[in-house]
Amino acid sequence: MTRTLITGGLVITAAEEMHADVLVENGRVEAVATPGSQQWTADRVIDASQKYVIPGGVDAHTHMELPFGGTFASDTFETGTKAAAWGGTTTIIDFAVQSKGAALRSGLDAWHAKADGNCAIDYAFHMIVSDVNDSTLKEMDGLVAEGVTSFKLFMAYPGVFYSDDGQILRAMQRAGDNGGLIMMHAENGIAIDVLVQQALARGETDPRYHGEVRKALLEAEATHRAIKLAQVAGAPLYVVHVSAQEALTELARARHDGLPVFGETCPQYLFLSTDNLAEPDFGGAKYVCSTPLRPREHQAALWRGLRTNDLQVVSTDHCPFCFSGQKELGRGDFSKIPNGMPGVENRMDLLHQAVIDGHISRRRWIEIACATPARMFGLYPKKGTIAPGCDADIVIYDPHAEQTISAATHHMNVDYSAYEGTQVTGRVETVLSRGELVITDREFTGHAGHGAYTPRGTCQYLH
Ligand SMILES: NC(=O)NCCC(=O)O
Ligand SMILES: [Zn+2]
Ligand SMILES: [Zn+2]
Repeated sequence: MTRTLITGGLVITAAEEMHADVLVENGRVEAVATPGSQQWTADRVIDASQKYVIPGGVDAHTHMELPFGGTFASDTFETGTKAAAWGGTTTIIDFAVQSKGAALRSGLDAWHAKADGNCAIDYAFHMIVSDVNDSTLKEMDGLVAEGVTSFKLFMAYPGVFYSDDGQILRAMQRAGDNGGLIMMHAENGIAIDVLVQQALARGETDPRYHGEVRKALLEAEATHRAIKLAQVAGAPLYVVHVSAQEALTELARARHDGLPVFGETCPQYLFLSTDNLAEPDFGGAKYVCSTPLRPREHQAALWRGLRTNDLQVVSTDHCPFCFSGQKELGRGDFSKIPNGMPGVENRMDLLHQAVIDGHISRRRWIEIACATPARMFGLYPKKGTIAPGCDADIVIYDPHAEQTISAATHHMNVDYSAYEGTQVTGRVETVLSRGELVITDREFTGHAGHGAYTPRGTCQYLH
């Protein structure tokens, strides 16, 4: 296999920054050394001077081809993983879905079939459990043993993915025993559905009402309840897509009390707000996701949470639906707008912009986008860092390039950008996935099928 030498860049990991040369062989990092200190020969030399050399991003929350609201998320594993690579992400963890009444196994098999042979970068799976019962609880043990070590439960979406408190407690008890990690969509869906019906009855049908009925207090209440249920079960908890300051307060309190509780937020909650949901001519539908966008005041709390480590991970919750024909299903009734937003291509750049804006440090950027998601979901140090022995998933990042985010230039299979017109400094230049060039000087040089399924260990923050 090709031996690659990356010279002269600033290597940034969660732990340190150093000017170094990186030698890649057989898909792995062979060595990292002071520039010019070694007489290495290589088949290929990449000059990274004036550039950053960073670990490929690990996006721990994507939904390629997710069935939702009578349609499917518009990125396939092929289009979505190519777009991820363009944006400097080299591993995704997608959610396999259990259909109600079916076994976890058949959901997982279906997701393997969608992804197998189609991915441009490596991928793994979490499992959405929509039917907690004796047999699915037993199946969870087998999944943990084979590398699907995390399970998403929903306190929202009654009748679809929803689990009641008893089911949640039982799944948490099981995860506490088998080493799995429960990921919680924390919103009080029963109360929200009442508010949805009341809003529609008042004729409040526009997208902005999606944000009004999905109240911050109902995210906080569910977060609090999930924490208490996890505490009773003696299990760790990871709360996904935290958007409300009040929910973050619940997480911070639990962590202060020493509980193994973790939180993720997403770029949309850091950069967008209810102002977007209120865009005219049904434009707000582009920003309908759950948990919903919040008033701008919440952003400062989320940034603070990322700095203080009350939030540990930024994932995208990439779940794109085209405006035309998909988001439009909810014209006249916001509750029929498919929930989800595109973003897998934008995360690394938006978080680099946050470095420039002073919200986070460079190392924290790599920590929340690469190292911690890898550790949280049992992929470290194979993924998430640059060190001898780890997979050579490496991004050469130009921190000075200027770009304007736009649907006209992005690679996600969706007809709008949630960040249309946003100017950011910094851009992915070259991407290696296990030593193979996937993006070369801003040309796609990878192929669908290169990406390998990657079984995971258990959460590395617990032992
Ligand atoms: N987040 C969202 O709106 N759609 C994807 C499903 C989920 O993560 O709840
Ligand atoms: Zn969710
Ligand atoms: Zn999601």
